[in-house]
Amino acid sequence: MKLRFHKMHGLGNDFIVIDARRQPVDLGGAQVRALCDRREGVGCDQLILIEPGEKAEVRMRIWNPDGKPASACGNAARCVVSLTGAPTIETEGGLLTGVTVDDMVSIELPPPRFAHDQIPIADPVDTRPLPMAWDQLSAPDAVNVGNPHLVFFVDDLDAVPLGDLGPRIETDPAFPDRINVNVAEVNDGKVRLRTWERGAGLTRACGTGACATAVAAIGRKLAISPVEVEMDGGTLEISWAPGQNILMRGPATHVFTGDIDMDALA
Ligand SMILES: N[C@@H](CCC[C@H](N)C(=O)O)C(=O)O
Repeated sequence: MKLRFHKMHGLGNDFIVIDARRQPVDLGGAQVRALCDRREGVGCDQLILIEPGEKAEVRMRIWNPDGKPASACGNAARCVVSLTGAPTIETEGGLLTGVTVDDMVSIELPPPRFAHDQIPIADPVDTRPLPMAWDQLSAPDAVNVGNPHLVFFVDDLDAVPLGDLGPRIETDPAFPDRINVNVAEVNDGKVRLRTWERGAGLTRACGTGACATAVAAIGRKLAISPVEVEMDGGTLEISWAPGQNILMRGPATHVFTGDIDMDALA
């Protein structure tokens, strides 16, 4: 069977996007892993399935390359708005609204949540900051922006071995759903960010990571909204005030459309 897909990315965070609005597509974890494989499949940081929505124009389902579902993806949300023109998107992490102006897409996400059981964290602890440490990384803010994030603020971002610490923190038993790990350096209100994504590893950019980090930086009075968050793949602008929705603005790029022979996948 041939399956049509779009290869898209937001700041180098890349996606296989399958438009299943007209014809249902049923994918299991093994097929997701095979499609996401960069050598034997198409390769991507996340696989996105667009379906007809019940509460919104479209519904977006997200899988990480480990085959497990995720509840939010900021960079992919911009791609879905750009591809479909849909003004509203239903996700497991909440309803999103989107608008495209010139070549930039803005997405409004629901307000962040901070309670330990909303992250979730196994024990009833403070979350801003969370009193935990892993080697040189300590006292992060825990924020749920539709998916769970930790945000560590450090003096020297390049000195952090995120490839080693990321998987340890992601799978710490304190986080029953595992967690995305962000490390940020702030200079003169500008944020530089690297993210270890749950189920995906190091990526060039993470939209929800940028939102969680801007929220944490504004909360700690390290930055003022709108915050520019620079990642290896480029910069997002994030606006937020306490109690309000989060606004993320950035590009979405369509690279090519292809057909994959599902029977040829490992
Ligand atoms: N790349 C994304 C986040 C994707 C999901 C994440 N790995 C999770 O498991 O929550 C983004 O741009 O937000």
